[in-house]
Amino acid sequence: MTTPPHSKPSLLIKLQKSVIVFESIMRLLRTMTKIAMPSLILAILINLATATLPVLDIFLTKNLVDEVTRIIGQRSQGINVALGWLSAVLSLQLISIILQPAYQVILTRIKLKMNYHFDQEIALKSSRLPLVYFDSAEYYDKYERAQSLNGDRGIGFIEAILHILQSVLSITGFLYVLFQFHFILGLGFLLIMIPSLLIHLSIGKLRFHQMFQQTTAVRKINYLMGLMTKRDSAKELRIFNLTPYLLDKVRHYYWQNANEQIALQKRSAWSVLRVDGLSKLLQSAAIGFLIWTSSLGRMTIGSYVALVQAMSSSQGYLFVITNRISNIYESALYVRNIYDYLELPEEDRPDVYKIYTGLQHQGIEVNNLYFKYPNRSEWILDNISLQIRPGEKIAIVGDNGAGKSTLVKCLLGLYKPVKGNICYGGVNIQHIDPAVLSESISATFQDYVCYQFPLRENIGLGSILTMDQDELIQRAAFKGQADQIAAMLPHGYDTDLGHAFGEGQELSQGQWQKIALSRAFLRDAEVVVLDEPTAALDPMAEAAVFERFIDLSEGKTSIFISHRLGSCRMADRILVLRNGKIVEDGHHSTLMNADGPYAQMFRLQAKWYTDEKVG
Ligand SMILES: Nc1ncnc2c1ncn2[C@@H]1O[C@H](COP(=O)(O)OP(=O)(O)OP(=O)(O)O)[C@@H](O)[C@H]1O
Repeated sequence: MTTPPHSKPSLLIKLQKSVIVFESIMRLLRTMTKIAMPSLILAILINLATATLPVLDIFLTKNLVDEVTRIIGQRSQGINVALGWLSAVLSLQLISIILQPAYQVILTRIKLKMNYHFDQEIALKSSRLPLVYFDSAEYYDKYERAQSLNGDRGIGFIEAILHILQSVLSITGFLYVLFQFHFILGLGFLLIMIPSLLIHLSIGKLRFHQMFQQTTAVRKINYLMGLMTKRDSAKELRIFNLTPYLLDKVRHYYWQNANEQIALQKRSAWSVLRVDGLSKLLQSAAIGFLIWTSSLGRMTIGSYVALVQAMSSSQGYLFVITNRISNIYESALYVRNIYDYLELPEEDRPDVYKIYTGLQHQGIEVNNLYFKYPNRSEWILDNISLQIRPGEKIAIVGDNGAGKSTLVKCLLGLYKPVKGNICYGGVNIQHIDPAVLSESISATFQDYVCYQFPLRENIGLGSILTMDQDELIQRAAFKGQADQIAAMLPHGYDTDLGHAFGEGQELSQGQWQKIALSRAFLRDAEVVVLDEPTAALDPMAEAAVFERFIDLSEGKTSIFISHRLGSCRMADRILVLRNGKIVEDGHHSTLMNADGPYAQMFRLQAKWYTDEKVG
């Protein structure tokens, strides 16, 4: 569905689009009936009732006017009949006044249910998508488009359908009145409908394609606005005085989009102007026809008023129909976006998972592992084979970009190998139920999350089932050194953290990192991974974390990445990665004796510390 807006789509593409529109309409209707059936039925009933009101109104008004005319011409004996018609007109208007707000309440209810439904679906879908998706621009474009539907587009769609239904019924009544009087009047109005309908349809189509094409620019604008308004970037922006530069970028994308929108609006306005002009002309001709008929004495005043009212109301309803049809078309295409997102392919998973009972004596086995990112051609992990015994402490070291974090993500089952496999206890990781696997692994990453929740929850998220058990939370806090943070906070473990919601206590980077570590320690996992967990810690804290880590992860298989090689001396084995390959593998003393890349890196770092001491 990525045809550029101004190229002429082939008949086949047009047909495909129509099918997509139809499919989307049916799908959305199915969703609505599933989640809001009673409200939907009520809305339809009110709609049907509302549709009959204007036609009834015309009938009552005609009789009222005719009766009043008789009274004025003194051809009627009393005013009772006229008052009867008047009270009928008033009752009708009262019903209409009551139905409208009731209808709005029901629509709001449907709208909120739809919002909630789509929010949930999108969140669940994101959790099931392969992690590599989150590294592609295509994913974010799809997400942005799916979000543009959320709420209003869904309800806009149902509102449009109901409005059309109501308008078609009312117009049918009016047309009946017009045809009853003279077929020329009825026919004239049918003719007005066709060009108006076509114009509004094509405007809807163009608007949708514009939105589609502008998604990337909109995301860029949002990103730039985020840079200028968020805390993380505020420091750099001030130091380098970047706001004018970024604003200039926003100006470029914003006005590129805005000018395209204005151009489309102008085109639409011109088309609508022509169609509306034509229909006004036809309407005037019809009124002229009525005046001519009146001059022949073939009409009462009441009939004249009723017919003029029928014609002008038909115009209004016609406008609603044409406009709403283009809304439906637009909405259907937007709906397609959300279903496009919800249909993104998930990772291939076996129908039945294999039973996994732990690492057993086999540990973790990596066999000829190859991995590359979707947008990159080179191998990031290049034929890695390795065996990790249960309970072994592995340190992974290497230059920036060597592939350490990528390897760890593969080992945790977050990235699927392109070739080769990873087995836990002899079972291919791809054949283990992710929920079961997740029970047996725990990890802290470089980009750990600072949850804007209380401290207890921040740690508790490591194992939701034990979140309420104070003793376990405190033990995990001790392991990751977050116990000292709890001690200094005003409400201890119940203190809200972070600045996002006003009352939270902000922490230093190192303090957040200790909390992230504690979270990882809360889970009683057999495999613990720390991907550079100590970068923000001071050297004393880092040494303490590693000592505790080694002590407390006794019996657990642990893998950690660190750039500070001093910490790696405690590991049973050190893997040295270079350009996606393991170039060395052994204990600190073995690697030092080998005098290879590890020894060189170690001596270089030791020199820095020695020089510092000397200095
Ligand atoms: N999401 C991604 N998309 C494309 N390429 C990526 C992505 N993440 C990492 N890379 C590339 O993969 C290579 C390995 O990255 P990785 O993060 O695994 O290295 P690392 O050894 O952990 O580095 P560091 O020590 O800097 O954390 C790098 O060349 C990096 O540019």
